[in-house]
Amino acid sequence: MKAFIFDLNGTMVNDMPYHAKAWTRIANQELGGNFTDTEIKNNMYGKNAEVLIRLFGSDRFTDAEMDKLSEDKEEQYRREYKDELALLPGLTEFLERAYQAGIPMAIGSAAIPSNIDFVLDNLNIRHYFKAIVSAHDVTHSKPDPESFTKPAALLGVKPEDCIVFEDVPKGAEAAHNAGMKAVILTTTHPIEDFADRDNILHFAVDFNDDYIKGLI
Ligand SMILES: O=P(O)(O)OC[C@H]1O[C@@H](O)[C@H](O)[C@@H](O)[C@@H]1O
Repeated sequence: MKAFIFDLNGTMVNDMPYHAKAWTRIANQELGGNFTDTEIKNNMYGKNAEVLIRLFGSDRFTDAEMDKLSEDKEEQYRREYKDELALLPGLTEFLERAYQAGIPMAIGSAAIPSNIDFVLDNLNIRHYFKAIVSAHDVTHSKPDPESFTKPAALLGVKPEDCIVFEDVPKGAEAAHNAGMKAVILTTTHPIEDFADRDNILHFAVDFNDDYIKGLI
């Protein structure tokens, strides 16, 4: 049996520039950091608390402060991205075909539940997914494998029978750590950024790609 596990941000929707903008405001303007665009981009994976600790160290914030910063960041992201919210080209058709073919599908994302709801409910695609694993459902986020092993377990599918769709190197690493192959959408990172990964089946700009279509 074959199953598909989708990362959300940057993979199903091309929204990483909006996350980067919101993180830059929080990290540089609000918290006094001096991070470059590249530093923000390369640290923008995993749970929001993990991002804050990578950028500022583990002693700076309480959990409550990190929760507040995270909510502020996500409110800005949702406000600024809302009018642009759309699935990647070809994904609507791909989801429908996979669903009709009986391929079980899940989401394994580092986003908080309100951001996942924002995408799934505004685009009316929740019914395609039998399992949704958010930041709140895992102890450690990507590159830890739990964001992918947990949805696989919920689908009742073995890791080697799952294909992960991802857009960032740490997500591809999480798939590797879960024992899964990955297809990379190059919305956010160029192919060179994945040079040290050997679990990548294919790189594609969107879901109109012939290799991706052939997975069903
Ligand atoms: O795991 P996903 O769906 O790509 O989500 C990752 C992103 O989710 C966002 O909510 C975080 O603020 C980002 O820092 C993170 O990179």
